[in-house]
Amino acid sequence: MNTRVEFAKMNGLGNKILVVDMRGRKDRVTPEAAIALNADTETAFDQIMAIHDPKAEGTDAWIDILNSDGTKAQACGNGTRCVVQALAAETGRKAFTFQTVAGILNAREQEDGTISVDMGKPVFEWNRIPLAEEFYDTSRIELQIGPIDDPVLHSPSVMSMGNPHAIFWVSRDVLSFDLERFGPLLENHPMFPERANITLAQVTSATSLTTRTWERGAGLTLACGSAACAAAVSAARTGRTGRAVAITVASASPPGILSIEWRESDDHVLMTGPAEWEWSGTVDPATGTWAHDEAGAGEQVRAL
Ligand SMILES: N[C@H](CCC[C@H](N)C(=O)O)C(=O)O
Repeated sequence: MNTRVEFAKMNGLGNKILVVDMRGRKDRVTPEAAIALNADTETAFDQIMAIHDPKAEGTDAWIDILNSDGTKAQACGNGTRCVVQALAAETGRKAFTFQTVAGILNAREQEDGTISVDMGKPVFEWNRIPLAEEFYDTSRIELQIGPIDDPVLHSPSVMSMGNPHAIFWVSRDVLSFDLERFGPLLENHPMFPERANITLAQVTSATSLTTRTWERGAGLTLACGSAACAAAVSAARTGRTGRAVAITVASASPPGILSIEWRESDDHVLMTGPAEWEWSGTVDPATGTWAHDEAGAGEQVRAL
């Protein structure tokens, strides 16, 4: 077996993604390789999306998702759009069906080049998010940070989009909070036995929100797709907005927009937004040793 595989450095609204082509192989990208790639400024990433041969009939690929700390994630919205763009560039096809540990994902490249991903159904049951304590209503749970009589953040909406999310509603600019300080405390709070992605969300109209996320296993990122889905669903669920919203991802530069619809007919969450190829290379999935492709520079979108 070749020691090196192709990979592409991509991003979804600034969420740093490495798409690694593991098709035709039995091995996996190791946590050690992930940690080594993240330690190098050129390949530092938020998630690795490893494309493997399909396991189930009717699917195009199995996707393994790794965070930059080497842990596994069950969902990654921005990364899924990057995978679609890479495979669409390779095959000329527009629609794909993927399988992850969290289930089946259908995704499609649109005429305008944006990519829509059906992120599946949200999960609200406390023990499936999971939470450490029983809450009948997870749209607003008791959890706060900061002084007890004047908490900085409190009463999040919690849910799973395949991965655990806590959405803290704020009434001023999401960038004005010290998320770098509160993020790690909340990610690792005993309420979340599998840790959680922590998002600040400000409602800006009945059809729009602004978000900023501290990601489980990756820290502050410029954008997080599954968190945008969780914020949209939580906003609709608590009567703050309707079921279709434009999410401004505040940390992206310039701030980017994800369109989210929580479809009434089947309860599925649809996320639409851009993906961008930056450059391609080869990597050893066991060690993370990598090199740039020589011919890669200057091309617009490249297959793996
Ligand atoms: N950036 C990803 C989310 C990664 C979630 C991951 N940090 C976890 O659940 O551990 C996204 O666009 O959905």
